[in-house]
Amino acid sequence: MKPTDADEDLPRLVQRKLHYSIAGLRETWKSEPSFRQWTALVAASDLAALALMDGAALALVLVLGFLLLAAELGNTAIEAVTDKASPDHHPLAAKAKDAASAMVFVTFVALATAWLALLLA
Ligand SMILES: Nc1ncnc2c1ncn2[C@@H]1O[C@H](COP(=O)(O)OP(=O)(O)OP(=O)(O)O)[C@@H](O)[C@H]1O
Repeated sequence: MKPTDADEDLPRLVQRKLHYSIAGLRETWKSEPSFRQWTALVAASDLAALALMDGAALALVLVLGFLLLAAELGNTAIEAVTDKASPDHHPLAAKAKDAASAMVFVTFVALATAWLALLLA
């Protein structure tokens, strides 16, 4: 029988969850060009922020970069489930995928807004 979270001690539970998360990162990196592109953009943003900023401004840019990548991972998950549930064209599938795409866009706008505000300040 598959162990439940409650059956496991904390270090083992963390290790198992970490294993799934790393598998998700590796698979998304391999299969999704857009994840690789966003990662390159976030890496450039992080390097520029490390060179130009410190303190709260630096933290804001780094955190928004992580959020952008998290949104792209969520977008990938929603696309995969949608393709499995609705291989044929359907308005609800379009709604799910368009909203997931908008989630990534909104986090990108947040990062761009932070950069703009910090550069103009
Ligand atoms: N099964 C479907 N039913 C209806 N519309 C769909 C369906 N699959 C995709 N679409 C439409 O096509 C758009 C692009 O979907 P697709 O799965 O090609 O994403 P993508 O362009 O590969 O995204 P990403 O670059 O983030 O991986 C969706 O946002 C949606 O509007």
